Amino acid sequence: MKPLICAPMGDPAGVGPEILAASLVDPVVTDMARVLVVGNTEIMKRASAIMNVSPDFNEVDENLEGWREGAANILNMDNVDLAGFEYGKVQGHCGKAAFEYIKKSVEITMAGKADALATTPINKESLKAGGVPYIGHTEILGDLTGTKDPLTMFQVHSLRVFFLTRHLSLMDACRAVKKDRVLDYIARCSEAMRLLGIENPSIVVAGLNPHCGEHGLFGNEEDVEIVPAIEEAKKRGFNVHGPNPADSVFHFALKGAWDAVLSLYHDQGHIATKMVDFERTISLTLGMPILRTSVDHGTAFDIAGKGKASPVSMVEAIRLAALYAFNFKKANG
Ligand SMILES: NC(=O)C1=CN([C@@H]2O[C@H](COP(=O)(O)OP(=O)(O)OC[C@H]3O[C@@H](n4cnc5c(N)ncnc54)[C@H](O)[C@@H]3O)[C@@H](O)[C@H]2O)C=CC1
Ligand SMILES: NCC(=O)COP(=O)(O)O
Repeated sequence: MKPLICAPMGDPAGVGPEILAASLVDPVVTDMARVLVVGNTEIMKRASAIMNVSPDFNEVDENLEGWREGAANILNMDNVDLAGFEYGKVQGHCGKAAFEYIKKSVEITMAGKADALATTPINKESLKAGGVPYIGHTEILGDLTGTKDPLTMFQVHSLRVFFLTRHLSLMDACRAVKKDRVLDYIARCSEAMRLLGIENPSIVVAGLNPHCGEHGLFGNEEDVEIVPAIEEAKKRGFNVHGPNPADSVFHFALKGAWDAVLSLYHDQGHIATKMVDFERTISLTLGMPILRTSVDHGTAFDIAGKGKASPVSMVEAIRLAALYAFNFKKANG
């Protein structure tokens, strides 16, 4: 049986419904996964017409009663103000609806009715306008699954990248490079990779400063915080390496030198992965009781409703969710 991937529709005013509609009929998706859309049927039908595709929509309830194999099964939530709805605009009702799709999807997946989540983009300003007290998926998922500090891992082709910090200013991200934090992340990232089915995973830590600071010539975080964390992690049996200069470590990781890189701040890892292949850079949220994959592009309001959005990322997000889902569930008990 193919894994069942639950896909919340995302912000109705963004490109989420369009990329999801196109993915539902993509052979990579139909070969590897069964997909449950959690969203709004009317918005999905409009998105399908915009993308010139014809998924065979079939409404189910949250217990998946009414499921039809081979159809585009959807849990319809009647929560979009269709009369006032506009593509490409920040709208509070859309931010709130997007949050409700995620919440319902988490409930379904936590209850074991779906095997993993693959999410479409939400808009941080729309969430705020809708009174949703979260900044993004990771914070929402952490709260709804009772996970204190979920891990973000990007995968693009064979390159995997974790993030020591995410949505922090660069100044705060530098301040967060501390021995205890690095050590904790090495341990949790290694365990997260094991749950994906990677035995004895090797992880390399990227440097913070140019050339890893050259022993204090320009910055001493490597000597004072990162090297001691790596040494301690080695003593505890982790297969950990580095720090390696950030300008070369991603290149060698892509070539297979290690299973993953621990990058130290948002753009260090984002730029490296997106330069390899923007569309196939997939974000995974790990360290939670359920597995989540996601496109890493945003709501693209500039092109929403115009049929210009590429579904490649969404197809890849569903493919990776399906690829890892059973291993993850088995290893997670
Ligand atoms: N997974 C998620 O929910 C994510 C949400 N966001 C949120 O999305 C909103 C907009 O973020 P931006 O920084 O403007 O980034 P964006 O990714 O929405 O747009 C950046 C550029 O990429 C293009 N683009 C994005 N996806 C595309 C696709 N599938 N096909 C073709 N072109 C595409 C856009 O047209 C735009 O020119 C923000 O609120 C941001 O926080 C951003 C990243 C991920
Ligand atoms: N820069 C990535 C981003 O903003 C998406 O974060 P999340 O919604 O996956 O937590």
